Amino acid sequence: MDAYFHERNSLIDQDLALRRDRVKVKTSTPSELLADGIVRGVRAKEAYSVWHPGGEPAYYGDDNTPHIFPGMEFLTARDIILKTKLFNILLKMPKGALLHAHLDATVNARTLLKLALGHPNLHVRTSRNLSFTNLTSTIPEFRPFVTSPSSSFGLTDENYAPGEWVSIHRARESFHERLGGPAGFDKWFIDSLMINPSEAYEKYNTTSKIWRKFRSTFEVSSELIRYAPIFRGYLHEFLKSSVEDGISYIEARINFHYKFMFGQDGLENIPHREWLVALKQVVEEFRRSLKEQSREDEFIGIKIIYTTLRHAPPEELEWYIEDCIQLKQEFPDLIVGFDLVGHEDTLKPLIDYIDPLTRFKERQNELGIDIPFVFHAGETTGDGTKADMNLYDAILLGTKRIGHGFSLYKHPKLMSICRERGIAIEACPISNEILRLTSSMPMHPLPALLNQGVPIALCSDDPAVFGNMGLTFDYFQVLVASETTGLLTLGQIARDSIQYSLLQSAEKERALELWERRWSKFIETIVHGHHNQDALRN
Ligand SMILES: O=c1[nH]cnc2c1ncn2[C@@H]1O[C@H](CO)[C@@H](O)[C@H]1O
Repeated sequence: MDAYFHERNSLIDQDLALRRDRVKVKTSTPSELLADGIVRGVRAKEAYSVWHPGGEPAYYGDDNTPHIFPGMEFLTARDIILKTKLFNILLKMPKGALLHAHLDATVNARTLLKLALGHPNLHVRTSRNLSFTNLTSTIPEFRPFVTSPSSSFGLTDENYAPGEWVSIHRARESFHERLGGPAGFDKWFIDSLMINPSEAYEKYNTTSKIWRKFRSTFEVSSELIRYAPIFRGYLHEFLKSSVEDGISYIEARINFHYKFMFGQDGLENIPHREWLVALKQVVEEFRRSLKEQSREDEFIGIKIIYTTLRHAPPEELEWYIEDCIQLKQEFPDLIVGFDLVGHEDTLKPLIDYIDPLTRFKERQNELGIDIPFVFHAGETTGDGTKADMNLYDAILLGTKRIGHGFSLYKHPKLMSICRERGIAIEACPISNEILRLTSSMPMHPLPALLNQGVPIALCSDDPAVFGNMGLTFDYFQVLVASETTGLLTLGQIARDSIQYSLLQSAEKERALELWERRWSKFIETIVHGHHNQDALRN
């Protein structure tokens, strides 16, 4: 038997040898190994006490809740997750960098509502008068006006003429009691910005169906955020909530598809450069407030990946490329990448843009600037489809990282290229599940990538839409869905998020150093917390 076990261990070792957390495990401190063991213990216990279908329903009293298991559908599991010990441990983990998030979906919808209500110039309209039957299928449109063109009727009034603007306060206060009054307005507002479980898992339970609802959330949010006074407050909230979750550095994708933002005067005339000026100011204020609390080491900064939509005709892309170059020249430290976004299964593949993208590289060489590609690719269940083939083009075009790379695990050669060239995957597990690429975490291909040694950064993608604010939820879902993955794996993923960021080397070194310090402290709290509990029990 000894010989058998020897052979077994050796086979396991060989199979898992490529994993990036393996290397680290060999140099782990005793505290790290202990903390990893403690966390595995908590996971095993809660797999039974919280999730086991035959176990005592510790946190849910409803036997009809579908599919109770660790890594189950996030939107149904969210309330259960919040109460677990495991989640509360992870809340305190230093997360490193958030490398994949679309700015217009990063602030909690209720907070955005508060921001919106703070600006009485904001007006709202709908394409029909709201009623009980059409409420969920009608989305609000927003626009600021200095002189109110206000309709004399509210949105739910039978005399409301569709398309007329109503000030946001009036719309809220006059919201018909039958539709819930002002609280009903708030709910309608928030519902228009989020995907709920019945939408994801029943009404729109396929990728193409849920993308319809997903797209409509951006129609609403982009109008609110494209109002300069809201934009500032919004950015502040994004930074604040990220740092609270233990994220110390962000590379956000800003969608520059719209050429102008609305100003305080209600005119749509604020160009992209002023968006970045505002961003810089908000960041400075935020840094100052952290410094006052002696917390400046918790925040390295935020940089921007320039994005536009992948439906523009290739000629139109030229405008955005020139715009991106100009912004890079004016804000060299802020603009760190370029990407094309939108539903890959239905919009244009990268190959359609091969001309402008190649010229973009040439222009950068001529000008002596560097704006790396950080492409979305392979966010699909397809194999050999246009969206899947984006992986080949992203790599050939020299992408620094891959956004999603959901279908990458089907391509052995591409995986080894990613491993060897250090092309990290920005994995967005909760996003993938809600957008129906996978029905649950145990079916997500992430373990295949980890086992192949592909560098991974976990990302939240569109947390305001999915409700996975911060990174704790994504870390949680990954941790409960694989026995191989442990706390040390999560640590390696967090470390890699900084390693594969687009920070310059000195900045990166400092970020890594600060992270390691916080990580050691985090490990000590787990170990001590555990000792204390033992002491209490004895
Ligand atoms: O997961 C995603 N894949 C591709 N595009 C996305 C994803 N999430 C958001 N967007 C796109 O980004 C824009 C907002 O900045 C939206 O147009 C949305 O479609």
